[in-house]
Amino acid sequence: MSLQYSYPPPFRHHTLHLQDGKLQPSSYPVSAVGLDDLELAGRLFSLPFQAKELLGSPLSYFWGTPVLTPSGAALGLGLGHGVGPHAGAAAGRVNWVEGLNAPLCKLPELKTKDPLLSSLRYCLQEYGTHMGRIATSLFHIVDEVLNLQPKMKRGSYLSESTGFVRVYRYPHCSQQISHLGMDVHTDSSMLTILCQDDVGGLKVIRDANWTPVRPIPSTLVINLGDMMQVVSNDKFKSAIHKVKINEQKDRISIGHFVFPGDDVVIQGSNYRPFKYKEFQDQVQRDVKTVGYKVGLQRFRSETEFSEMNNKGK
Ligand SMILES: O=C(O)CCC(=O)C(=O)O
Ligand SMILES: [Fe+2]
Repeated sequence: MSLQYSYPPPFRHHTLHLQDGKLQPSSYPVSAVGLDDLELAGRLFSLPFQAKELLGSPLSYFWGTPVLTPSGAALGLGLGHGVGPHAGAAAGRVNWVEGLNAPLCKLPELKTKDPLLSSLRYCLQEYGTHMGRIATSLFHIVDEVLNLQPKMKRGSYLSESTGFVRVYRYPHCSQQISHLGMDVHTDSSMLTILCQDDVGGLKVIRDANWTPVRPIPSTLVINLGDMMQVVSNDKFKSAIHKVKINEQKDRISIGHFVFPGDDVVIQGSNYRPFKYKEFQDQVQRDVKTVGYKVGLQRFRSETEFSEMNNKGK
C-alpha cells in the first residue's frame, strides 16, 4: 500500500473544454493515483464471503445489487432495463458485482484491530481526502465556465458530509450471461471520480452511441452527475453509463462520489428548486414503486416539462 499521492496533482485542465454540452475529454490525467488502492481492494475481495459480510459499520458490503442509492440508481433505457434494487432481483436481473461502501465522514467510527481493515480505513481516508481535493479543483474549473452565484459555490454543493467511496469487483464470467457488471444509470452525484484498473468495461453514451472508456494508466475518469446537470442548466449532461463484464479477468474500480449537503437547495433555471435530500428520497421512492430511477424528470420546472412533452408528441 502506498499513499504517495502527489499534490497538487499535475492538472492539465486546459484539456477540459466545453463541447456539445459536455466537458471534453472526460478523463483526467493525474499521477501515482490508485494502483495500490486497487491492489488493496483486490486483497479485500479475496476474503471469505462471511468475513466481508461482517465488515461492520460504517462499511457495508454488497453484491449483485442493481441499484445503490443515493448515487447509482439504475435507469430504464427502453424496455427490459427498468430495474431497481428490488425490481431487479425480482426480475432475475442482478449486477455482476460485489462492492464495499464507505461513507467518508463516518470512517473514523470504524474501530478495528484487524490489520487489513485498519490499512483499508487509513487508505480510504487518504484516498477520500485526495479525491476531495481533486473534486474541488474540478468544481472550480466548472465554475469558471458556469459562473455560479457565490452562495452556490463548492462549500454547499460539494459537501464533505455526504461523500462516499465505493470499491467494486466485477468478477469475470466466461459464459454468455445477460447480466451487466453495472446496469445503465446516471449518478445522482455532482461529480464522480473513478479509478479503474486496466481491464476495461466501462461504457458511456456519447453522441447517442455506447463508447468504451478505455483505461489509461494513472488516469482518472470523471463522470458528471445529475446535480451537475441541474446547476449547469443542462449545459453539462449527467453521464449515462454502464459496466460490461470481462470474460477472462476480474475488474476492480473505485468510485468517489461527491454530493451537495442534504439540506442544500439545488438551483438551475430548468428545474424547480429542490433540496438534495428531496431528490434522494424521490429516487428511493421511485425505485420502490415504479421499479427504476426516474431522476431529474421529476424536478424539471413545469414550463420545461410541458415543452419537453410537447416536443415528444
Ligand atoms: O466501476 C465503474 O467503472 C463504474 C461504477 C459506477 O458507475 C458507479 O458506481 O456509479
Ligand atoms: Fe455510475
